[in-house]
This record gives sequence, C-alpha cells and structure tokens, in this order.
Amino acid sequence: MTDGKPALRVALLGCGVVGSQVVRLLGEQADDLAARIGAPLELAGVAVRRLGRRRDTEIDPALLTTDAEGLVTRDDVDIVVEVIGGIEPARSLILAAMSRGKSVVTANKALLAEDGATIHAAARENGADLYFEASVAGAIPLLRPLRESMAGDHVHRVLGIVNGTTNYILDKMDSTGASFTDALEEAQALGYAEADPTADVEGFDAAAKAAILAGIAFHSRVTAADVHREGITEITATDVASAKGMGYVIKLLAICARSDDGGSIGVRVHPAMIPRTHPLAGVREAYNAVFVEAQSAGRLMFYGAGAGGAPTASAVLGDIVAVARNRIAKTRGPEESTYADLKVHPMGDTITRYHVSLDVADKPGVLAKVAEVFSTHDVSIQTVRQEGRGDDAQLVLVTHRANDAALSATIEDLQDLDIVRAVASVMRVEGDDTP
Ligand SMILES: NC(=O)c1ccc[n+]([C@@H]2O[C@H](COP(=O)([O-])OP(=O)(O)OC[C@H]3O[C@@H](n4cnc5c(N)ncnc54)[C@H](O)[C@@H]3O)[C@@H](O)[C@H]2O)c1
Ligand SMILES: N[C@@H](CCO)C(=O)O
Ligand code: NA
Repeated sequence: MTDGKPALRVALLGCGVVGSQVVRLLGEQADDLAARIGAPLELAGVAVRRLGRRRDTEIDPALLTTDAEGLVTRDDVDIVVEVIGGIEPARSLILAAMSRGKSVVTANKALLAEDGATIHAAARENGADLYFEASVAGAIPLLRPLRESMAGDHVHRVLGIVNGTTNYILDKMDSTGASFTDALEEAQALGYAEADPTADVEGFDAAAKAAILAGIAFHSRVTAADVHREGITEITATDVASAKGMGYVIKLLAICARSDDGGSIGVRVHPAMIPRTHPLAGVREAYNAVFVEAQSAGRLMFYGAGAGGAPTASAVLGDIVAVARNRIAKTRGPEESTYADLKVHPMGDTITRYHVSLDVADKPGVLAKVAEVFSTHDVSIQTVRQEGRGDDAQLVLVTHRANDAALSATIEDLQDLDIVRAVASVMRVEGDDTP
C-alpha cells in the first residue's frame, strides 16, 4: 500500500505521560498508520531528561538520547513531536526544528498561549507545518474543526469546560458535599491533579486554552495575559450547596465571545453557576465539553476526554498523520489566521450576571438600602429572597445582565453598608437566556 515509499522519520521530545503513549501507538498501529499516510512512520529518536528511568512503554534504548537539540536538527528527521511542555527548552527546540523545514506537532498550550506569535511566525517563514490539536481539550477534536471545518462560518462564542482536574473537583464537591481541600486531595490521589495543582486550580491551564481557542475562533492574536482568570480555590461547600438548592451547579468555564457590537472580544476563565438543565451541567468527573456558537452552524457541542496519556496521544497521532500526509502531498496545513485583529476588551466591559449572598441584619429598611446600591450602579435585580431570620438572615439576589464593572462596583459598595455584615458569596451566572 505504501509502494515502497521511504519512511517519514519522527523525533519525539519528552517521554512522560503523553510521550510514552505516542511511542506505544506508533508501534502498535504502524501498519494502519502507514496505509493511511501512504508511507511508513519510523521513530528516529526519543529525547528524554534521564536515560535510565523506568517508562510505561518499552523503547529501544538505542533510540533514547538526552541531546534534544541534536535530535531535532538531524537531517534524517522529518517530523518533530514536542511533548515536554513549558516554555523552554520547548520553544528553542521547535524553532530549531522549523528552521530546518521539519513539521512540528505539539501539545504545549502554555507555550502557544504565551508566545504563539513566535512559533507561528517561524512556521510561516520556514514553510513548516504546525499542528497542536492536543493542546486544547486533549483527545477532543476541537482546533481542527475550528481552523478547518468552520473556516467558512462566523463564530460568535466558544464556551466550555476545558480543565478536567477542576471539573473533577467541582463535581465531587457537588455530588458528595466535600470541601475544596478534600476534593483536591481525592483528585491528586487519582492522578488527575499534580502535586503542585496551581496551574489547574488557579485557572492558568484553562486560561492558556481559552487564549488558543479565542485566537482561532476570532482570527485574532490572543495571549494568556489577555485572559481574565479566576480559579476555584475560594469556592466553599456552602457555595456549592446553595447553588444546588437553587437548581444550579458551579463549573469552571472558559468563555470567549464577541462583544455585542462585534468590535472586540472578551476572553475569560472563572467559576460560574449554570442551570442544572444546561448540557454543560451534565459534564461530570474529569471530562471536558465545549460549545461553539456560530452564525450558520448554530450550536455545536464537542465532548470527551480532555486529558490523560492515551486520549491526548490520540490527538497527537492524528496530527502526526496530518503533517505526514502533507509532506507526501508536498503541501502544508493552514497557517495561523489573525487578519481580523480584534482586541480583547477588559473584563469590566463584559456583560455578565451575578448571584450574591449577603449576611444582613433582619430589620425594616435593609432590603431597600441594598436595592438602592444596585440601582445606583444601574444594575437591575432579577430575584431576591431571604433565608433565615434575626441575626442569621441572608439576602440572596440574582441580577439581570450588566457590565461586569458595574456589578463589581455594586459589590464593593455593599461591603461598605453597615447593615451588611458580610458579602458571603459572589458568583457569576451563565448559561441561561435571562436578559
Ligand atoms: N497529560 C495530559 O493529560 C495532557 C493533556 C493535554 C496536553 N498535555 C500537554 O502535553 C505536554 C506533556 O505533558 P505530560 O503530561 O506528558 O508531561 P510529563 O511531565 O509527564 O512529561 C514531560 C516529559 O518531558 C521530559 N523532559 C523535560 N525536559 C526535557 C528535555 N529538555 N529533553 C527531553 N525531555 C524532557 C520530562 O522528563 C518528562 O518525562 C505538556 O505540554 C502538557 O501541557 C498533557
Ligand atoms: N491538567 C489538565 C490536562 C492537561 O491539559 C486538565 O486537568 O485538564
Ligand atoms: Na483537542
């Protein structure tokens, strides 16, 4: 089937959770891959940090090297797969590979979100392919559909759950009533959360993915620094229970949306309450799901495993096949598209809704004073109810849509009211069509 075509030679950088599964699949599926590509794939070498380490997959020791730079610049390498992660040395290695015309496949969201401009420019200047499906939502085909299948449509909004670890934690808190700390420990015991869980629980991982998604969806350059980011560490069991009581569930969402006038985009990652009837509410455990809303396509939903060695390697393998086919056809995949050049507007200009719980004194006139603060900022209240009485009273308010800046100024003023003992919780509400 491959007509004796010479093999395409693959250099793998990094052999951890994802890399070891890439090695396994390249071996196990060699015949099918060759048939699909029209030429066999051959592993030219695997760059690792330490030679002697025990690995999940058996690798011919002769393929291992600690000289990643030497490997990517070898003449007999056609395709470089970067699954080391982080900014350096990943960036220098990718640039070195591209400068020699090699095709690059990477899963590195951190690098693409921080300095995608440099990597994409190098791909363009050297006529090299750059594929990165695994960088966002692991196995779920999402970037290729956005870059290619939807290239003829006009995307309004991308909204989703793009971090499995935090979804697992929030799901446990919701289903068992666990505290954040207990749910995090469970996620760590199961291998979802890393020993240092900061990138996940503080929303950095999701923010990098949001930047990549927004850039592709809106044909603009978006970096991690442009993304408004809030993590889930402050969410309490009480927040989760009270959301549940009102028919909501708390999820960490990534939201990339055009402004109402279409002149700018908002890109944000933060926890939000969504109705339990919303399709994203049913995304349990460590799964990911992303909605794309486009002018002609309408609403599309992408769902599946956003992390894990084998699922992520599936996306990497798909990219390897794509770049291999391109090499054989002497063509290239699509370049980065940033022609629309939309700017990211500040979070304060984003239109959101708030759910607010206030510990208040239960006496006449309190509600009127609270309502006055909202009206001063032109924020309209949708519902208000009181829970408890006397010294234990709580006012729970849900607003209509307003500027996030007006909503957060309202909260600041409420904090200063002497009748408000504490602002017990503030959470944005998403996913219902309330104006
Ligand atoms: N694990 C997942 O579920 C997942 C999902 C999507 C994307 N990703 C991305 O895939 C990439 C790899 O993630 P991972 O989970 O496999 O990480 P990992 O830490 O398990 O593997 C990275 C490997 O790279 C090696 N390494 C570090 N510096 C090196 C160097 N200079 N030369 C050679 N090897 C070096 C490390 O020793 C390690 O084995 C990251 O960019 C990550 O964001 C991972
Ligand atoms: N740590 C990420 C997986 C890698 O993108 C997650 O929990 O979804
Ligand atoms: Na993906």
